[in-house]
Amino acid sequence: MKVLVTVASKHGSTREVGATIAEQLRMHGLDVDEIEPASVHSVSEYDAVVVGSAVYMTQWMDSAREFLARFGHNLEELELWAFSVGMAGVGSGGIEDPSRVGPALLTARPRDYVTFKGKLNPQELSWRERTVAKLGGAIEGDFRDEAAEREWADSIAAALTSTR
Ligand SMILES: Cc1cc2nc3c(=O)[nH]c(=O)nc-3n(C[C@H](O)[C@H](O)[C@H](O)COP(=O)(O)O)c2cc1C
Repeated sequence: MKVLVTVASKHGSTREVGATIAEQLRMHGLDVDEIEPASVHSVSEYDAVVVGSAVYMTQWMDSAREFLARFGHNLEELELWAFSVGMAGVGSGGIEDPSRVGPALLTARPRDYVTFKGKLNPQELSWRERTVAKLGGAIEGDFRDEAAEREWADSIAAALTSTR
């Protein structure tokens, strides 16, 4: 069974989340391609797609939204899973779903959609990014939860192998 993991990331933390998910899917015997959203030319060879994006200013990154716009129609016929990586709510102990991702995913209707905690390293950011992140209340640090990411990948593998 062939799976595409396609992830939009600006500073790399979401790409690493995607790589963890891809690795975990491979451990279940799935044949996984990792391709950046802008470089995906066709999804017809895949049985399932996992699409993810870092969240910036409450939105998915352009390349992930464009991916959904380009392949939305095909994705209805595919098994689709989606995840966001963000920091909203992390400071108060939780993690919030970004509010405007919903509409982007409405037409594609993923089988499951989750938000994972991300990473904010001010040294990697421009002055403008640091200012915006601070105004948004984002806190510094790496809050990624590899166990949660792997567990989610396990649920995808279980769903795919049970429909095989
Ligand atoms: C300028 C800026 C804006 C951000 N806006 C949001 C936001 O609206 N919601 C959110 O949950 N996280 C937000 N974040 C946190 C990022 O989603 C988080 O740092 C993520 O791990 C970045 O992923 P990347 O390393 O793949 O680019 C923001 C971060 C920056 C630097």
